[in-house]
Amino acid sequence: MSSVIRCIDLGTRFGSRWIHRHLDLEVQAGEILAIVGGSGSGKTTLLRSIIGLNPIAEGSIEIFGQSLDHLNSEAGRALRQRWGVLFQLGALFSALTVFENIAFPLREWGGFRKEDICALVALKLQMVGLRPEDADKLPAELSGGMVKRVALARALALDAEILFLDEPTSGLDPIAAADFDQLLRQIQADIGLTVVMISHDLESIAATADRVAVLSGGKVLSIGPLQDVAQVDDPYVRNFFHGSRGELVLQSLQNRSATP
Ligand SMILES: Nc1ncnc2c1ncn2[C@@H]1O[C@H](COP(=O)(O)OP(=O)(O)OP(=O)(O)O)[C@@H](O)[C@H]1O
Repeated sequence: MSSVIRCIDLGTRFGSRWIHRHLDLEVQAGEILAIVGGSGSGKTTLLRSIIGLNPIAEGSIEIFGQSLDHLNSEAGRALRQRWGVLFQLGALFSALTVFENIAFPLREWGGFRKEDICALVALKLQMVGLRPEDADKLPAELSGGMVKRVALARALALDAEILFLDEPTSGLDPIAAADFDQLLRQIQADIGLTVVMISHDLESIAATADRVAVLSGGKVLSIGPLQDVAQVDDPYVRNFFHGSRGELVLQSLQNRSATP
């Protein structure tokens, strides 16, 4: 497998306070990587740095072998078009319909004919499991799960190859969260998407992630399959993976892998 994202000896800071130092991370093509870590461990800052929203102080970040820092604005725009982002509070534009929300990046990017935009929006709606008649609804008329689906369709509107998600299941009830996990896994398998997802939801991570990276002390403390990472001797890991809910999730994972 080839890596699509590489953070090499990365350092980030706000003023004199370092958030990451000597951080190395590789994301493989076509995997779903979950990033976990305690509150304030720098998960969102790492994601924002990868997509160029946060300046880096040391080291480098390459996406598809290219560094945003070394690209002119046109090449940077072309590279940015290859990923989509769904932020935790990435609310939809409340005054715009579902159709207009999904069409937004297509219009912003430019060059699409009106009929192409209609066809692409219809395709993305179908991809995220929404009905054609949902296109005319306003965000206020949607359930929480539907809002996430529209946001996902918008993030994938330009045929993103990488999807960045910040706590995608937060605010969803367990059934809507499980539906979203299943949808994510299905889309990832259908189009070979690479997904980098920040999550505090262990059930969601167990249902979707191929690998888990634990951030601690400004670095990647451990990275690998969930069962391996859960064995690391670290206070955050013990608390996150081995609380009563964590043990249940690990147990059901074990049962799943033991079933022929
Ligand atoms: N724009 C900013 N200016 C100054 N400090 C910031 C800024 N953004 C984040 N920080 C600080 O950087 C640290 C890491 O924040 P970050 O949001 O990346 O953590 P996180 O792991 O995503 O946390 P959480 O799980 O609580 O969302 C925190 O101490 C935060 O207060």
